Amino acid sequence: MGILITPSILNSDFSDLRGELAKIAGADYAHVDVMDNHFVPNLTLGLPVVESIVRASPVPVDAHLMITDPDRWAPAYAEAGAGSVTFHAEAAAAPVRLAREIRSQGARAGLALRPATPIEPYVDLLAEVDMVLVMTVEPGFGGQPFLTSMLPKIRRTRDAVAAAGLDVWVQVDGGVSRSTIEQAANAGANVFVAGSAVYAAEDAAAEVSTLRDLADGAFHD
Ligand SMILES: O=C(CO)[C@@H](O)[C@H](O)COP(=O)(O)O
Repeated sequence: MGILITPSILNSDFSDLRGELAKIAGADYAHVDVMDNHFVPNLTLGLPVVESIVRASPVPVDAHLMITDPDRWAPAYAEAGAGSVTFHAEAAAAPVRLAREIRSQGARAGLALRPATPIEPYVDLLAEVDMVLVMTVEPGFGGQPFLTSMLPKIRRTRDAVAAAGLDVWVQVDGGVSRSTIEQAANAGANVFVAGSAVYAAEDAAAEVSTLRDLADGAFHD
């Protein structure tokens, strides 16, 4: 299973997105947090800005939609050219139909779980998605501490994917840094969102590479 590093631009300088994206040219995806101030208590950016980010980014865009109506909006992010579009299980009315629509636009489909949402009710959906995002903070803000209480859920998700014989990525998001990434990789995550760890580093490119090496050495399927 490949290790992927997907830095979140949430805590980057939004007045210079092209420059901030250039810093992560060595990453696998640029993780873009779309927040609507309803599903989460924060407001970031929407479709027109993501369209511009897709054009400016040196790597594919991984759009994480923290919005109340993904059934209405998620396919448009795939159509806009995002390489991966993740919607929340708690918000989607028809997750299977939505995942199929995203995939039919040529993007990978991701299913995100808030910390309180278990994976078990969604095991039958695994064949319909390309990635499960296990949130390791309450979604809404960067810079929060990694919830180690999510480690068993990461492991259960990885085991469910393996038991189903699927090639579904397991992503973690929130508080991922040099001091937490190995625990997450050891629990079975292979895709890592890191926001402040990358953008607060003196050398963002070097931090991406350090995180990749740490995860690579600790990954356990
Ligand atoms: O989705 C979110 C927050 O809701 C994340 O993508 C954060 O942007 C990650 O930031 P750090 O915890 O790595 O600082």
